[in-house]
Amino acid sequence: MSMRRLGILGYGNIAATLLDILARDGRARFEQVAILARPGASERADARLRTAAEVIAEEVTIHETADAFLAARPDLAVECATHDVVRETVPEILKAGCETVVVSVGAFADADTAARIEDAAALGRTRTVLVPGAIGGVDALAAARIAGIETLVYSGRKPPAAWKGTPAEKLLDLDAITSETVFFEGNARQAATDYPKNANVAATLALAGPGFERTEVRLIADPGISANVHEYEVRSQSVNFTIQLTGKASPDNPKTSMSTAYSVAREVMNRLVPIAI
Ligand SMILES: NC(=O)C1=CN([C@@H]2O[C@H](COP(=O)(O)OP(=O)(O)OC[C@H]3O[C@@H](n4cnc5c(N)ncnc54)[C@H](O)[C@@H]3O)[C@@H](O)[C@H]2O)C=CC1
Ligand SMILES: O=C([O-])CC(=O)C(=O)O
Repeated sequence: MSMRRLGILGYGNIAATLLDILARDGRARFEQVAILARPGASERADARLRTAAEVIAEEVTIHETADAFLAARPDLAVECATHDVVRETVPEILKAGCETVVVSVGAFADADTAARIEDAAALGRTRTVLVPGAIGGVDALAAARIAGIETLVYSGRKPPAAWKGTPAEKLLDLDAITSETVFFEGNARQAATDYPKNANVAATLALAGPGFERTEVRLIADPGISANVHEYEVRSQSVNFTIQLTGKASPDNPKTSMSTAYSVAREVMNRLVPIAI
């Protein structure tokens, strides 16, 4: 598949890591990498990403509006930004016919956003691809869904620092806990809505599995770990399985597992190679 122009929405941890991974891998070469920054933040985005992007692209452009970004005619857009960007901007990108990879999957917990994305992709005759991100086993789960899923129970366990700046701060004293503490038990819709930077995985499991209401979620702050541990158990008509992933935290964002950017890189690389896996 020819992919000459790559578009990236966002310029934080995942975007920067993605560019570094693609540069180190060496197989990806683009005519252009177009980056969409928050309005007023193109200088920040430039400083953060240009050097890395220049390694893999002949030209790097930074934009502050979806229209300007689309004028660069990206063959593929990769959202590495926020739930708001999925809600506000991704539909515009899809309507313009540009396939879009989404990492902020928790945005789909809002039914209106999910419907807008679906309509926009249909209008643009394209599709959106939701990456597994920090979780694995999504292939087995999505196949089991076709057979019929009975139960899915997920737990997301992170060090206390990863829960800073979330509603967990009001529920427990993150600096003082000395043992693992479950501070959220509920369904994936509530988890993804309340913890937009920490429960995208819950949304991914819900979408691949039994849906937002039937995906049971536990969120845990654990002072005894330094990694992000994701575990889930599935019972279905075709297969039962349990999976546990211990994701190393990104050096510059403890909320995000490093594996997330690699999952996005896999999705991009699979469009550049003759055998996708
Ligand atoms: N699916 C998964 O497994 C995972 C998903 N995520 C999600 O991925 C997303 C990115 O994560 P990180 O890179 O670690 O976060 P980050 O906070 O380091 O970066 C987010 C970037 O988006 C930018 N941004 C905000 N509004 C924007 C706008 N209107 N237009 C363009 N850019 C905008 C921010 O300024 C920032 O540079 C987050 O939504 C996070 O919740 C994170 C970890 C796992
Ligand atoms: O990166 C992780 O470990 C998972 C994460 O934040 C999320 O599910 O939003």
